[in-house]
Parts: sequence; structure tokens; C-alpha cells
Amino acid sequence: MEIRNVSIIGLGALGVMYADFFTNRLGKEKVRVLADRDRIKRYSESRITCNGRECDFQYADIADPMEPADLLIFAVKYGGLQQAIRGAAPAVGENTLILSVLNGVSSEEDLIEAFGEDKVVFCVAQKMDALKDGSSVTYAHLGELAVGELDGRRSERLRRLTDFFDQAEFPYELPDDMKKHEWGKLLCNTGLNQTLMVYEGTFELVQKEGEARELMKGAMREVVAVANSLGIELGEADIDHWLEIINGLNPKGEPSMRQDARARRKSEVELFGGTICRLGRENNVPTPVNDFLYGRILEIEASY
Ligand SMILES: NC(=O)C1=CN([C@@H]2O[C@H](COP(=O)(O)OP(=O)(O)OC[C@H]3O[C@@H](n4cnc5c(N)ncnc54)[C@H](OP(=O)(O)O)[C@@H]3O)[C@@H](O)[C@H]2O)C=CC1
Ligand SMILES: CC(C)(CO)C(=O)C(=O)O
Repeated sequence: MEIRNVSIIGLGALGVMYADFFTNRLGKEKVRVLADRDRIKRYSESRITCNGRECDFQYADIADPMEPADLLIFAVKYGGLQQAIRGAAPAVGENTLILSVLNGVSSEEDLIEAFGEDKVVFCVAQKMDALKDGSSVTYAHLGELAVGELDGRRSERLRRLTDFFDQAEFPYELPDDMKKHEWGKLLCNTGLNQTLMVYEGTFELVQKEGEARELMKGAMREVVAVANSLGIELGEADIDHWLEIINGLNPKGEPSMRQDARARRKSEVELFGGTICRLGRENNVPTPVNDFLYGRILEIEASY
């Protein structure tokens, strides 16, 4: 069945960016933002903007009966995923395809557990630099979604998805090995997000040579070592690939984790250092750089 409409749950930096993109391309009636009544009231009363344009979104109250979505995008932080899964359940029908733009390597497992393997296409959100300040979202790069099947098949549902992206002129990539690709993004976030949260910097700080960039690279090398211990073939070339992407981001932009810290919200550190330090211990891989970053981030969060 052809994809004709999109629903999005999570109206943050990425949610606004995607809701704005698809609303402009498909029309307001084809794009729903799913939320509870209180959030919808708050969103409707605030002036949400994306790159300075005022947004006019269609909201759907998750307490009301609703038609299933053709494509459902989860764009919440990991701490909000279980609640969002319960909230979005009425929008999942027989033919709904689900994407998660969440970072880390866990959200697809949670979505599969909730909705079944046949609904969830693996996805990595990459190369964007979306920044949310109050109700205003700005970005210099929309980035792209890397999508694929775990076994590398060019399946019929993947074709449905890419046909839809082609029609909407939405940028995407089809990596051959989605698991390796997810770990590549984990390598990026574990180095970049944690370093900039600890150093309180923008992308500029790690785009130039210096202590912060070296620390970031050290954290990335530990992700490679942990991945290798699990049989995932990441290497120096993957670090270089993600460094090149980082070098191209808006120098004044910030990763999602630094945005959490500025808002004094609990970050997704468990997805990054939390996961790498735990897997390192379990597989006898030393992770001193991540131990330092993870510990420092827990201290910062304890001070809120
Ligand atoms: N920002 C970025 O550039 C990138 C982010 N990512 C990943 O994407 C994910 C989303 O990040 P980001 O957009 O920055 O996150 P934000 O914190 O900006 O936004 C998350 C949004 O989810 C909403 N939300 C939480 N729970 C629910 C719920 N139960 N129902 C409806 N809405 C809910 C929150 O609403 P409210 O504010 O009303 O509580 C919030 O607006 C994260 O996993 C992040 O790591 C990946 C690539 C890039
Ligand atoms: C690396 C980045 C900035 C996406 O490009 C990201 O994933 C984040 O902000 O969490």
C-alpha cells in the first residue's frame, strides 16, 4: 500500500523539522502531530517556528479515535519513548510503517516489542544540526534518514518508503549494513554529544584541532573497540567518515545532548557512555575516556 500520510510523535528539534518539511511538501491534511491534550493546548498557544517561518500543524489528540497512519515517525527522547509508544498505539494499523529517529541502538528493539517486526524499518537520523530554543527550531542542514532492513534486503516495504521519500523529495540513504550503520552513528554521538556537553561548546569547538577534539576521538575509538568485541566491524575509516560529517555541521549549532543540558533536562547519556561503559565491562574492553565523560555527565545532571 502506497504511503500517503505521515504522523509524527515528539515535537522537539527533529519533530518540528520533519513536521514542517512534510507539511510544506504534502499539505497540512496529510501530516499529523500526535500528542496528548495538554501538549496540544501548549503547542497551539505558542508560536512554533521553523527557520523563522510560523508553523501551522495538524494536531491529533491521542485520546480520540483516529485513522491509522501510513508512516509513523517517533521523534521523542529515549526517556519518553515508552509513553510515546502507548500514546501512538491508536495510530498503528495493519499497514503502518514505523521509523525511529532516536539516537542509540535500542529504540527499534522497543518498537518491535510493542508493534512487531513487520512494522519497524531500521532508521538512523544523520547530518542534521537542528536546534530548538523555546518554540523556535532552526537548522542549517536537514540531513537525511538512513533506512534499511537488518538483513540488507531491498524489501517491498523499503521500496514503499523510498517511493514516498522520492515523491516528497526527502533526502535518504540506503546503507548496506544497518547494524554497522547504527553503531557508526553511536560512535559519532558518543564522541560528539558527550564531549560538547562536558565542554559546554558548539560544534565549532570540535571542528578545530585541540583537547576537545582529541577527547571526542578517544571516546569514538572506544566505541570501535567495543563494537569489534561484539563482532561489528567498525574501524578508523568509520571515525574519519563521521569526523567529516561533523566538520560540515553549522559551527554555531549544538548536539541534542548539549541542548538538554542548557535546559537542565536529563540527557540520553545512558544510550551513549552508559551503554559503551557497560558493554566494555562485560566484554573486557577498557573505556577510560567514556568512564570519564559518563561520570562527569552524571555529576552535571546531579547538580540540576
Ligand atoms: N536534535 C538533533 O539534531 C538530533 C536528535 N536526534 C535524536 O532524536 C531524538 C529526538 O531528539 P530532539 O528532537 O532533539 O528532542 P527534543 O527534546 O527536542 O524533543 C522531544 C520532544 O518529544 C516530546 N515528547 C516527549 N514525550 C512525548 C509523548 N509521550 N507524546 C508526545 N510528545 C512527547 C517532547 O514534548 P514536550 O517538550 O512537550 O515535553 C519534546 O518536544 C533523540 O533521540 C535524539 O537523540 C537524532 C539526530 C539529530
Ligand atoms: C550528531 C547530531 C548532531 C546529528 O547530526 C546528533 O545526532 C545529535 O544532536 O544528537
